[in-house]
Amino acid sequence: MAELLRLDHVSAGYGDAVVLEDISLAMQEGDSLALLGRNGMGKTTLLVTLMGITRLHGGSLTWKGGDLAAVPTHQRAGRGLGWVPQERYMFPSLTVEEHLTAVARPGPWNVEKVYGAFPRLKERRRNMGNQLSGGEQQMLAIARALMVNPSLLLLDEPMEGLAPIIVQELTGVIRRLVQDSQMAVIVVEQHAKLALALTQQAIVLERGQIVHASSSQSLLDDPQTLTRLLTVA
Ligand SMILES: Nc1ncnc2c1ncn2[C@@H]1O[C@H](COP(=O)(O)OP(=O)(O)OP(=O)(O)O)[C@@H](O)[C@H]1O
Repeated sequence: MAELLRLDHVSAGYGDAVVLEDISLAMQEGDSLALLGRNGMGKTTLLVTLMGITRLHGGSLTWKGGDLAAVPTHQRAGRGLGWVPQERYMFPSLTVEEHLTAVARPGPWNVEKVYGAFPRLKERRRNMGNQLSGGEQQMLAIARALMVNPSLLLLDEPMEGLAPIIVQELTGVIRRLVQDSQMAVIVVEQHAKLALALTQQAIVLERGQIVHASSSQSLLDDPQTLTRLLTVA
């Protein structure tokens, strides 16, 4: 598999404030990564840095062999970065189907395939964005990101605030997405064990730095380290 993404000694933040420090990581096509850490440690900042929303203070980001920092934010989805933000951002005046068709780009994911993955969205296809439950909104946020046919899907706390039955349903869908060897996935998740069970690799951030990197399985098998890194003191 070819290298998709590489970060070399990246420092980034908001204005003059540096949040991420000296982040280095690489992903191949089809890889899956759990991005873990306690609240406020920089997980979202890392995702939005990939989307070009932060200020880069140092280091370099390479995407498909080119300089990612040179790609304007509004072109990054078109280059293959699919972002599912924590806030979901539904449009109250668009139907479910309009949310999907508005961003469609050519590739294996189309409206029918997305409805296959999320049958509930097919049932709701004429509903407006503000007529959906939290779980349906999250499904639509993921479905919308898939419609751009990304090479890398960024999921920011996809299970947050959802009922256990919906978490179970979404976990199944995300597992199938991760197993799709074409698309790489980064999952930010407070439910560390859930994210580790879904992914191959894991990193843990603490105060904007990587303090642990390993296979997801080895972190799952090491509950002491997991507790030390993720439990709030
Ligand atoms: N727009 C912003 N402007 C300035 N500082 C910010 C902004 N967004 C986040 N921060 C700061 O950056 C740091 C990292 O926040 P970030 O949201 O990346 O953490 P996180 O690990 O995703 O946490 P959470 O799990 O709570 O979402 C925090 O100190 C936060 O206050």
